[in-house]
Amino acid sequence: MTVRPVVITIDGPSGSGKGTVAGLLARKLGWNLLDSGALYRLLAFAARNHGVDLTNEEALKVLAAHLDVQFVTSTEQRSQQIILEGEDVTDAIRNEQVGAGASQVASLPAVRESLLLRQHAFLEPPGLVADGRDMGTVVFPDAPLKVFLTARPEERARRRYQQLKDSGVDANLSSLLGEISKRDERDSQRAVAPLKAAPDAIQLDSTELSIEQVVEHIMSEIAARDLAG
Ligand SMILES: Nc1ncnc2c1ncn2[C@@H]1O[C@H](COP(=O)(O)OP(=O)(O)OP(=O)(O)O)[C@@H](O)[C@H]1O
Ligand SMILES: Nc1ccn([C@H]2C[C@H](O)[C@@H](COP(=O)(O)O)O2)c(=O)n1
Repeated sequence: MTVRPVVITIDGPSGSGKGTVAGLLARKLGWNLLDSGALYRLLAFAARNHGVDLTNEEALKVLAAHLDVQFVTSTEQRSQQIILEGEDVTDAIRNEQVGAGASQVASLPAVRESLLLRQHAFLEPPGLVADGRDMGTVVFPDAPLKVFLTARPEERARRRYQQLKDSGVDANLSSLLGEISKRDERDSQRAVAPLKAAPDAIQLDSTELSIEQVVEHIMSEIAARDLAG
């Protein structure tokens, strides 16, 4: 009998801390990591490189199916490097312009369908921590632990502003708040796999919590369900 590896899903809006928390949990547990947003970002990035219009659903579907991408996790699992067509694009896909493009292509049903198999392939032993918008609702609906992580929009914009400032990038707090709100709106209003909490998800508001407190909270839910073996 084959035992399916365990998956923990973390969904939520932009800047709520999903990626940071998912990475820390995967490292603590020694599990695999799926940053599903990176796949949509990579597609938007590759489309621009190949001159594919972000509204051309058929061409994007084909591009998504053939994306030449590797996620390389270092042995200490401290960071994940993303290689697209042989080029390290780890940082290049992180700006808000690529995020907005990702949100645009993510609203196309054929694109989501095309990326589904790729996401399922991350589910390998000993387990998986998957973050995104539809991990608990569509991609891994049977996950035994689903977290919906939120934070107030002003706090999410402040975090993003700080993150950009720390990496030496000029940013404007009110523009960031506007961009984040626009992306939330598109991600939650689209017809297919919109951003929403699964009915059986735990809702966690991180506005007043540190990253460590969020990780501890989820670790206690994992322990309560005896998911880490
Ligand atoms: N609880 C927290 N308290 C303070 N800062 C936080 C917290 N969680 C995350 N951050 C910081 O907020 C920024 C955004 O976090 P992160 O990239 O993990 O969010 P995200 O939800 O994955 O966003 P996106 O969906 O846009 O990729 C990072 O700089 C991170 O260090
Ligand atoms: N499961 C997912 C993950 C991401 N997206 C879309 C919507 C986001 O705005 C965009 C970028 O994601 P991020 O890297 O900021 O987490 O990709 C989605 O539709 N479904």
